Amino acid sequence: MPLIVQKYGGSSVADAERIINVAKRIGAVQKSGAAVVVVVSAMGDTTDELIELAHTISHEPHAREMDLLLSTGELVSSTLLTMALRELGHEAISLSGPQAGIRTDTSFGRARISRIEPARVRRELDAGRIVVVAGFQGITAEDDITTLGRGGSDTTAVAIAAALQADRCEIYTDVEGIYTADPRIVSGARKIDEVGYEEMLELASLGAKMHPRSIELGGVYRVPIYVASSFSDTPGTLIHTGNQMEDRIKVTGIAYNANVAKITVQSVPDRPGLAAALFEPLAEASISVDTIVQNTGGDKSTDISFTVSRTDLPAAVRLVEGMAQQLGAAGVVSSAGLAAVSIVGSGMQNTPGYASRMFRLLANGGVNIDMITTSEIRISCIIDESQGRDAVRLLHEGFQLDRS
Ligand SMILES: Nc1ncnc2c1ncn2[C@@H]1O[C@H](COP(=O)(O)OP(=O)(O)O)[C@@H](O)[C@H]1O
Ligand SMILES: N[C@@H](CC(=O)OP(=O)(O)O)C(=O)O
Repeated sequence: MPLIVQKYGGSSVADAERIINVAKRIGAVQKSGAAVVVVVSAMGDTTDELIELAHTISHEPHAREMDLLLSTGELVSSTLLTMALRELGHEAISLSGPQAGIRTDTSFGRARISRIEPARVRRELDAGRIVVVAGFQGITAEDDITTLGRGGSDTTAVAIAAALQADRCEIYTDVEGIYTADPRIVSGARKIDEVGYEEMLELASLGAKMHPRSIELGGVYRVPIYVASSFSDTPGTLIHTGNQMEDRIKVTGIAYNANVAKITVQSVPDRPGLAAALFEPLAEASISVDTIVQNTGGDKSTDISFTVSRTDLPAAVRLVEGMAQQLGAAGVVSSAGLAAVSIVGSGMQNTPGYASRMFRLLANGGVNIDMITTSEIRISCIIDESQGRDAVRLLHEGFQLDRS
């Protein structure tokens, strides 16, 4: 019997009507002869609302309490969906992340799954039940509830699919798959039929709305991931290791992330160990640093600029200010209103000209580039957020992604 793991995002279970719609879809899959595990996110904007509520009570909510609070969102949706399934006559049971055996490390707010003990899920499947698992959450060795970071239910789903050796993992959302750019920004964005893990990991890491760790796990455990709409039956996007790059000679997609902040440590005396001293405290605080630019002037001092997510900015500035003083820097400045716009495509590998074309397109659009980073299959520019959406549109048009 095939085993399918399905994940429904917050938009797909935003209200009772949608929950019932999702229950009908799941029931149909089981009727077709498959065993089904469902992973569900919190209803609509529940997680945002809980975060907001916590901040009205506490200036800096305690990390452990915050995770326990946020985990309630997925408990609400998973239990309601299970009730809807039962109402339709299906045998179904909901399990919290811990009940489903999802063990994590202790990084509250961005925990990583360390292992999955799927015995309970297997037992319920063997009993013929549909198993509904609360996404986005797990439990540490000390029995504390953790959450996996925003969008983390994708990772719950792929990790469970890997642990159960499921035939595939289906991610249902409010768009019909992965597009050449966010369809909310670019009206002419096209759906991509299939994409490799590597390209998708870049797209996701740079803002294309899937939890990057889910793609990483999918690649490592070779779980085919199918992204489609929960509102229609239109074919979606398959993320896998196929031979889909065969005749792709261009950019696959444009990614956009408006949650970018920049920190510059000014005029630090240049000596070995400087970057290590600066970035180690950030790593210890689990703050991930993206674009890094170091530029040494003639006077043996250097400026180091780097980006972090806007949400991490206050904590990062605090850590960096302490360290900058010790290192003898002239000062630390930061700005929050930035965005990253990236072109991604394995077709760019070993093909010169993409970077210059991207810079020309941005220049023609009057967009100033603050920082640039590249990998083999992507080029990212940090720009002012006020020009971000226009930049996405002009790159999408300039690289002719609206044409197949
Ligand atoms: N390249 C892309 N392809 C498809 N959707 C994208 C892309 N980039 C950004 N998105 C956005 O991601 C949204 C889906 O993510 P999200 O709102 O988190 O859904 P869910 O509630 O299902 O988890 C879409 O509505 C779309 O606007
Ligand atoms: N509810 C969590 C986890 C999640 O994955 O949500 P969604 O699938 O709706 O992006 C969040 O909002 O981050």
